[in-house]
Amino acid sequence: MRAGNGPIRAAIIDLDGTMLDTVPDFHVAINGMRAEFNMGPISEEQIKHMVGKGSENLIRGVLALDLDAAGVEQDFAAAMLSYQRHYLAVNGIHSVLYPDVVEGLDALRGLGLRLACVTNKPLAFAAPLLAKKGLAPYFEVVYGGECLPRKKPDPMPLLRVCADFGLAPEQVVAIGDSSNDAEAARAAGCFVLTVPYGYNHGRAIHETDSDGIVNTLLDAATLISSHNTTAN
Ligand SMILES: O=C(O)COP(=O)(O)O
Ligand SMILES: [Mg+2]
Repeated sequence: MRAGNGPIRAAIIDLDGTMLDTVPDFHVAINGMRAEFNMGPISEEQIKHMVGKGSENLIRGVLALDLDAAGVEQDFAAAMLSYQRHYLAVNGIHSVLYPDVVEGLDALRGLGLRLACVTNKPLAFAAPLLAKKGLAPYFEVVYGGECLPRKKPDPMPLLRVCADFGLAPEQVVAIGDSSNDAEAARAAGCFVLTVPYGYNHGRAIHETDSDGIVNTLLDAATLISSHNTTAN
């Protein structure tokens, strides 16, 4: 990790593809919605490449597999309502924690870091999901995709967390699975670490500019710990 002006005091952690593999929930909800619109089921692999830029983008992409641009706009509002109903019914049932997420959050907290979750997922999905998986108590603040006027890759939600915590961006690290997280962090002036196991729009994470690739959140904590030792 590159040298900073001092120790890292907070971590902003992404949700889908970083803490939880949520594609199995998306899969059930999206195919439930598609069935209502007389569209055939699609695969988890197809969905994986469309997750990351929020629900609206996801549903537009899913409809565009079968419809032209005008058709997408015509069905969008009803499809969104159907999808939301299906997603809320399934939220957290099929999704699973990635390895060493809880251990990593414990380790980050053990380093004295303040923790925030910033996701492009709507808060109405993210909050019950974090609670169901036992992750909610780790986070002082959670921002969903609709909580602020602009979402990742815009730096706005990350800068809001920095302001909430009274920290400068160079005292904060963002940890995520996609170029959205990395671009938002770079634009905010935060450090960024990426995990290689999530959903990066079908691209290798190595193509994304970051301060390091970590195999787990526990590895992220180890790296931050050594950074802070040399920065003190
Ligand atoms: O729901 C999405 O589009 C992705 O959400 P994320 O920001 O937690 O990866
Ligand atoms: Mg993600």
